[in-house]
This record gives sequence, C-alpha cells and structure tokens, in this order.
Amino acid sequence: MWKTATRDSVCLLCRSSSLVTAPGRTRVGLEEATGRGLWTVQQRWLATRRQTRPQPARMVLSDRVDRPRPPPSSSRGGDATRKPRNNNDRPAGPFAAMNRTVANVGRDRERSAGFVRTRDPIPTTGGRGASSDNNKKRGGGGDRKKRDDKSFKALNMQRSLATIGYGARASVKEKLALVESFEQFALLPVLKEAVAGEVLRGLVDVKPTPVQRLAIPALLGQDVAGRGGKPARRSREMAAAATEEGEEGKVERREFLLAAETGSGKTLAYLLPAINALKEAEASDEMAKEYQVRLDVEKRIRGDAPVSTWIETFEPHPNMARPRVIVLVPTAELVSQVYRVAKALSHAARFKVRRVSADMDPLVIRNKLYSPLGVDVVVATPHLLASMARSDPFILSRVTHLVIDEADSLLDRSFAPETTAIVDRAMPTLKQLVLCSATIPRRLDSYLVERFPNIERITTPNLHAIPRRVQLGVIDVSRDPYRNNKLLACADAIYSIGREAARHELPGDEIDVKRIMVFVNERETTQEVADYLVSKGIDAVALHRDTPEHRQSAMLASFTSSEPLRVPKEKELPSTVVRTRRLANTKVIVATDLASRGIDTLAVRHVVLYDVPHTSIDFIHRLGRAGRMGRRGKGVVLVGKGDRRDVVREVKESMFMGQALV
Ligand SMILES: Nc1ncnc2c1ncn2[C@@H]1O[C@H](COP(=O)(O)OP(=O)(O)OP(=O)(O)O)[C@@H](O)[C@H]1O
Repeated sequence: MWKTATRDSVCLLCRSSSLVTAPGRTRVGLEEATGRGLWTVQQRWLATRRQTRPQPARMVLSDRVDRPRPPPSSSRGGDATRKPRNNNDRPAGPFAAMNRTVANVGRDRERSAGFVRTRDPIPTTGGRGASSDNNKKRGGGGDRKKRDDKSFKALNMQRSLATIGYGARASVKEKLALVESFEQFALLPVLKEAVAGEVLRGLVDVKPTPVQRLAIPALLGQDVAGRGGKPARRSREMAAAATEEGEEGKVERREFLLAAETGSGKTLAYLLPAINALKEAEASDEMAKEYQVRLDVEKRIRGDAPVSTWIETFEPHPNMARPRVIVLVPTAELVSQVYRVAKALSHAARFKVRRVSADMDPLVIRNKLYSPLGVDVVVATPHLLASMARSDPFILSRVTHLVIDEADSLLDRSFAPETTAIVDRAMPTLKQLVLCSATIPRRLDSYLVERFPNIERITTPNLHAIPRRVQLGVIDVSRDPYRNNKLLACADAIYSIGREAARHELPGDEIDVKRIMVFVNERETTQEVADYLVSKGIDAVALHRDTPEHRQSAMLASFTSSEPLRVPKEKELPSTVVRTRRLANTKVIVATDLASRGIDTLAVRHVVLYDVPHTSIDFIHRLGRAGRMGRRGKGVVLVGKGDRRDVVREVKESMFMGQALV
C-alpha cells in the first residue's frame, strides 16, 4: 500500500523508503508487494497524476490505476485476469439484453460503428449512422461500405423492403420543419376543430406528426409551407397536359403513396384531406342541396315525428349507396378502428360514414348502405365491397377518393384481385387514389412503377426503421434453463415482465395489468402457446384467422384502449392454503400476423416474438404494436435451434443504430 506526496511515495505497510529514492527500473517495493509486473516509481507517479490531478495531493495510491475497475469480488471469483465487463456482459436471463448502451452484435465494434447500408445509405435519424453516411457522402466511406455489406449480409440476402434514397430523406426533413400546427393546413375550420375536439380529445399541445405534415398539404394540393390552397406543381402540370391534349372532360386524377412508420398517425393523414374534399364537393352539389331543401320541408310537415319513422317513404338521397370516399383495410378490426376515427370527425363535420365488414350482419350492412339518408364515406374490407359491387356496380360509380390502407397487404396475392377490381371500377370518377403502408416491399414498389408510374411518393425520414424507443431483447432458447423449450422461455419472459411491473405496484387495492402481445408465425401455434401460458397461470387467449370476427374485436378491445387496466388485488390466504400459481398482473394475446397490421394497440408496451419473423417487414409490423405514437416499448425475441440468429442480430443492430431495415 502506497502513500504519495507529490513525487515521493512511501510504502505504508513496510515504511520502506527505498522506492522513494529509486528513480529507475528498480524491482522493489510495490512490484514485490503486489507481485504484479514491473513498474517504476516514475511511471506510477505519472500515471497517478494523470488520474488524480484534481484531487488533493495526499491520497492513497491505487495499485490498479492502469487497469479497469475490478469486479465485485464475491460474484465473479476475483479473477484478476478477467476481461473488463461492460454493459453487454450481463448475467443471462430473459431481459439480459435490455437497456444496453452498446449493441450486443458481433465482437467487431469497429465494423458496426462504421455501418453504411449497401443500397440504403441513409441515416433515418442522427447519431452514428448519420456521421458515417455523411462521411460516405463526402467520399470517405469506401472501405466502410465494403465492411458493411458483410455486416448486414443476412438482411441483404432476404432483402424485402424497397429502399429510399439519401436525397429524398434529407429533403423531407427540410419540409417537416416548415409545418408545426394543424392551423397551417388548408383544411375546413370544422375539421381542424374535430381533430382537437374529437379525434385527439384529451391530448394537450396537439401537433401534426411527420406523416401528417407531409401528406395533408400534398393531398390537399397545398403549398407545403401551408400558405394556402395552391395546387401543387405536379397537379398543375398534369392539368395543363390534359388540356393540351384536349381532355378537358376527363377527371384529373392524382395518385399518392403514403409511407410512414407504424403508429405515426397515417389514418388522420389520409382521412382529413379526403373528408375536406368531400365537404367542398358537397357545397357545390346542386342535387344534394335541393334534396336537403325538400327534406327540411318534409321535416316541418311531419312535426315531432322522428325522422326514422317516415324516412323510408320519403325520396332517397342522391348519395344512397353511392359513397364518394372509400377506405379499404384488410381486417374487420381495422374497419372498426378507421370507422371510429371517421365517425369522430363526422360529429363536427357532419357527413355520413358507414362500415362494411364480415363481423356485421349482412342485413345491417345493406340497411346502412342503402339508407335513404345517403352515405358519404365507406370503410370496408375489399372482399365484401367487391362482392357488393359485383351485384350493384353503381356502388362505386361516384367514388372520388379511394384509400387503400395497409397497401402492401391489400395488393398482395390474397387480396390483390378484389382490391384491383375495386380500383378499376372506381377509376372513371376517381380524383385521388391513396396507397398507405408502414412498409413498402420491393414487389409493391415494382407493381407501383408498372401500374401507377406517376404516383407521388410521400415517405417519412424514419420509414422502415423501428423506433429507438423500442428496445429488443434476445432470449437464446437453446441454452439453460430452457434447453430448447420455447414455451417455457415464453412463459418465463412474461413472468419477468409481470414481476418487474409488480415492483412498481400501486398503493391500494388494485393492481395495474400489463398487456402483452405474443406473435407466432403459424396459426396452429397460437392455441398451443395460449394453452401452455394458461396452464402456467397466465391470462392468455389465442387470436388467428379462424377466430370469429366478433370475438377478435372483443379480445383486442383491452389492448387498444389507452386507459389503464386495473384489477383488484388478490386477498391474502391463510398460510395453510396452497394457492395455484397465477400471474395476475398480465394479460396476453397470442396472435399471428393478423393482429400485427394497423391495430392501434396503444396499451401495449411489451411484444414477445415467439417465432423469429420470416422477414424484416414482419419485424416492423410486430414490434410496431409497441411504442406507438412516441411511447416506449420492449420487444423480446425467442431464438431457438434453427432460427436465423444472424437476421435477429442484424435487426437488433439496425434498431440500435436507428437505421432502416432492408
Ligand atoms: N397528431 C397526433 N398527435 C398525437 N396523437 C396522434 C396524432 N395523430 C394520430 N394520433 C394517434 O396516434 C395513434 C396511431 O395512429 P394510427 O393508427 O393512424 O397510426 P398508423 O400510422 O396508421 O399505424 P399503423 O402503421 O400501425 O397502421 C392513434 O391512437 C391516433 O389517435
């Protein structure tokens, strides 16, 4: 043990002064006392000074000043030769990979720090990715590029997403800065009021999200700075071209691709401009105005009699079963979700919105659509609407705005025939076609190039990136204690979430319930996993395509509500009573991809990926159920025998870097 006073050191154990006067390489004192290598007094003094300059001169000299801090001795056996521990060097466990400050991907830190994507050299956010990309832009990234081709080999091999160029993303950021408020949009005042007072009621300081900042002005044909309703340049050019070609009678149609990350408010981004156009068209619709006059007269004649009692005998509205706006979505659950937003807007903006989905009685659908009061907006799944349009083609005869939400699903093989049939039928009157999605697969990209070469692409800078506020933990199921028992690993992960939540339990008689989504790849697995979780005392249900539609909605209801879910605390039982093991503070839904698309699961903070998703598209959508609209989220992926560890590692690294997946 050594005590130093400026340059002189004295051994406090043996009081030897030999070292103090030994200026050169003298193997005495400290080295002999500790047995740790050859050190000179001068070297030690310099090292100590470097470490301790702000400290007072009199202090105890550490004999480990040149080494990393020793680990706490008991747990690690005091091994002096052990490598330094960092954030990644944690004990194993379901959440060992969380809250890291360093991505646990490969040992080659240098390689990951210089990450540049092959065909997508665009940093979606700032940070390290940005600097390396800027470096590349300046011409300094040649070597790195080669390294990074290798580093994202697995994702590149199964590349499924279309890429967005650097220039596009950079220019988008400039545009975003120009818009700060809904007031800047050339929307009707009632719609602005409806946003704050109905759709986003309860939120303070409501600002448009990036996709809304970009899409609403573009779809309104407004100058992007929000200075008024000037038609966009492209629209003017198209109009001029049509006039030159003598096509004045032809409807001028604009097509948009609206692509933004999950949970970023795309629904409002496409609904607001469509409803705005609807209200403007209504103001100049003479037939509708005349009908309204006749209806008002009839109401006066009928006195107090409710409209519903006589409307069937009155003349039908010109819009009966002839909507102007149609929104297509893939599932009944999404129909209800988009319908709710449109309905909230309709309270202030006064229009009639109906929904068409398989969970509704056919008679109810018919009555709503063919109501004599008319219909302005229909939210539907393509199968039902296409079949209705086959029997009554006039249903699509007045459509001016058609939105295809979750476009990558709806233009995929299973939906494409019905979706394109609707597009084709609506085309003659269509003024705006909007395709909307959080992921643009390459096949959709090629389809758009071929089918809609003039489509205007609106993409946000973070497209295809999983937000950094969502953390991804990896559980290696092949290791102890799971030994390839994925079911056990899944239950353990859920118990860990429950236990963690219990630590922050509320005072009082209630407990806060965490809502967790577990995603599997195959429909058959959902029930198996749910049953196992139930057998372990977890409240779990299975949701897949064969689950009746009305049951699906009921199951998802508590996952989509942003309200906290509380249950009474279980009563203490006498110590003689053995209670069956139960995790009271979690609620789990085990689902296939069906529940990963578009569902606004605001309540979900935790997602467990029971199976490694087949593509990066599935990663984006499944993890996108957590961390919506600026919230934090956690994902856990169970990696077992035969799973693509390389893909998981690369997804995790991309997430850490804030980069777009490929
Ligand atoms: N400007 C805003 N400010 C705050 N919250 C908003 C805003 N716009 C929309 N939201 C809320 O954000 C949530 C997500 O919106 P939405 O469902 O439209 O996302 P999305 O982009 O369609 O997601 P996904 O890609 O998963 O379908 C909703 O609860 C919505 O009410």
